Amino acid sequence: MEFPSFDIILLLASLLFLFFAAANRFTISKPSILTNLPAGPATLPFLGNVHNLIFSSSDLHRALHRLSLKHGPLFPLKLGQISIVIVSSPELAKEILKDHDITFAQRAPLLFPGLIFYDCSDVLFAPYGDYWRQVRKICQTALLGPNRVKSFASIRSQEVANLIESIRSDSRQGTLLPSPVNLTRLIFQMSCGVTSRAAFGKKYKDEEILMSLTTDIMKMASGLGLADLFPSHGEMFKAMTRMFGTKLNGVIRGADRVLEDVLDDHRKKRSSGLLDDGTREDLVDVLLKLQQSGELEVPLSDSNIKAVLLDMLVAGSMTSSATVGWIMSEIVGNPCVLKRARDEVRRVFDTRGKDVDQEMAIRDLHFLKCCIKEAIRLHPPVAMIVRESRASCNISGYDLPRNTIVSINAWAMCRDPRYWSDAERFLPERFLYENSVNYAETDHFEFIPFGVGRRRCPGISFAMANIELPVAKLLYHFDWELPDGKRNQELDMAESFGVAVRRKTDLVLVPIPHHPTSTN
Ligand code: HEM
Repeated sequence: MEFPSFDIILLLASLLFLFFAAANRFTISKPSILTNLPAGPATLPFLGNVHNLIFSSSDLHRALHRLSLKHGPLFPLKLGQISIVIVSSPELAKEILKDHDITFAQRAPLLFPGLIFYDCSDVLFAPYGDYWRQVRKICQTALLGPNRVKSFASIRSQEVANLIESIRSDSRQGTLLPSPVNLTRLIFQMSCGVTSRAAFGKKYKDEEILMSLTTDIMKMASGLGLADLFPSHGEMFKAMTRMFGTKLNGVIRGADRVLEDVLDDHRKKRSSGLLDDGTREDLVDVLLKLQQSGELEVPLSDSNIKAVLLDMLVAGSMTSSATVGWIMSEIVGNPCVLKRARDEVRRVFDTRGKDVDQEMAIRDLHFLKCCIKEAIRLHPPVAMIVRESRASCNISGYDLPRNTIVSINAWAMCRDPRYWSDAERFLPERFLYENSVNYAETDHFEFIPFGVGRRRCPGISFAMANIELPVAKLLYHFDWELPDGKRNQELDMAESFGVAVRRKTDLVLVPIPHHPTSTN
C-alpha cells in the first residue's frame, strides 16, 4: 500500500488536532503577546488569520500588501499560535533593519529550513552568533567577495557561451524558422553551472539531479509547517513530518548524497596532493582545510559544511536565475526598451571588439544597468525579508517583545506610489538619474532588494556578475519574439511566491539569431 501524499496526511493530522483541541480543551500555550499594536484582520479560533492567506500561496506578497492597505504599514497577523508583524513602509523598515539592526539580526527558526539545512547550520538560517559570523566570513572570503567574484570571470564567460550555444541548437529543430526555446530552464542551468563550478570546483556529474534538487529545496524551504504554526505541539508535528514527509525525506537524502559526493571528491584530491601544485582552492577546499586545522573558534562538522554548500547552491542559483528571467521578460515585453537596450549592447560590444574583457565592456552599458535595476524593483526576488527580535524593543511607539517575527514586505515598498511615480510601469529611465543606487549601503529603504544591515545578502557581487553578463549576451546575440505570432506586450507576467519569487510559467521565447555563427 502506498502512503497518501505528505500534504494529505498533514492536512488530516491538522484537522484531527483542531478537532481535539476544540473538543477536549487542549491547553494551547499562549502566542507571544503583542499588546499595543494596531488591530490586524479579524481572526478565527485556532487558525487565526490562516484563512486570509490560504488561497494566496502563489502571491503571498500581494495578499499581505492588500491587507496593509486596510490595516496600515505595521499590523499583526496571527497564524495558528504564532503572531507575525507585517511591515510595509520604508520608514519602519529603516527603524528595524538599520536603527535596531542588532536586535533583529536573527531569523525565525522554522521547521523546513531546520530539516533541510542540517538544523539551520547554513548562513541564511543560522542563529545570530559566533557560528553564523564565522561561516558568513568564510563564504565571503572564499566565494562571494568582489576579488573572488572577479576571479570567476572565465567560468562565467564559458557558461554564458554554453547558454548561447544551447539556445542556438534548441531553436534549430530541423525547420528553417527558429523554434521557441525554454529560456527559464536554460538560464537556470547556466546559473547552477556557474555556482557549482565556483563553489565546488566543477559541475556536478549529473546536472539534471542537481537542478531538480535545488528547485525542490527552494519550494520546500518557502513554506511554514504545522510545527511552526502550533509550537506547543511542534515536536509532534516535526516527528510526523519526518515519518510521513516522503517527498521531503527523498529530497533531503538526495541532497545529502550529492554533498557527500562533493566532500569525498575533495578529500581524495587533498590526500593525493593535487592541491599542492598551486591549483586554486575552491570553497569546499577552504572549508575542509579549516575543519582540519583545528584553529576555528567554532569547530565545523561535515553537516555544517554541507549546510553551507547547500545554501550557496540554492541561494546562488535560484535568485540569480529568477532575476535574469524577470529582466528578460520585462525587456522583451516592452519593445521600445528592447530596441534601446539591444542597440546599446551591440554598439558597445562591436566598438570594443571581440577580444576585449567582456566584463569591462559591461561598465559602459548604462541603459542596460537601468533595465536591470528597474526589473529588480518590480520583481525583487526575495519579496519578504523575515527577521526575529532578540530582545524586546519599541518601533515607532509599538512594543515588540523578544522573539517577535517581523516580515518586511520589500516588494510592496518597491511599488509604493509615494516613492515611485508610475510605480507599476517598467520605466528603466527613472534610474538614469538615480545612478547612485548602492545595493550594499543604502538610505533608500523603499528599494532594498538585498536587505540591509548585518544580515543583508553577502552574495551581491556574485549575483550581479551572474546577471549582467548573460542578459547582455542574450540581447547581443538574438532578437526575441513571442511564439505563435503573439505581440511582445502579451507576455504572461504571473508570479510564483517562494524563497525567490519566480515567473509562474516558464519563459518561452523565439530567438532570432543576430550573429548566427559566432558565440564570442
Ligand atoms: C538577485 C540575487 C539575489 C537577491 C535579490 C538576494 C537577496 C537576499 C535577501 C533580501 C536576503 C536577506 C537579507 C536580510 O535579511 O536583510 C539575502 C540573504 C542571503 N543571501 Fe542573497 N540574494 C541574491 C543572490 C544571492 C547569491 C548569489 C548568494 C550566494 C551565492 C546569496 C546568498 C545569501 C545568503 C547566504 C544570505 C543570508 C545572509 C545572512 O543571513 O547572513 N544571495 N539575499
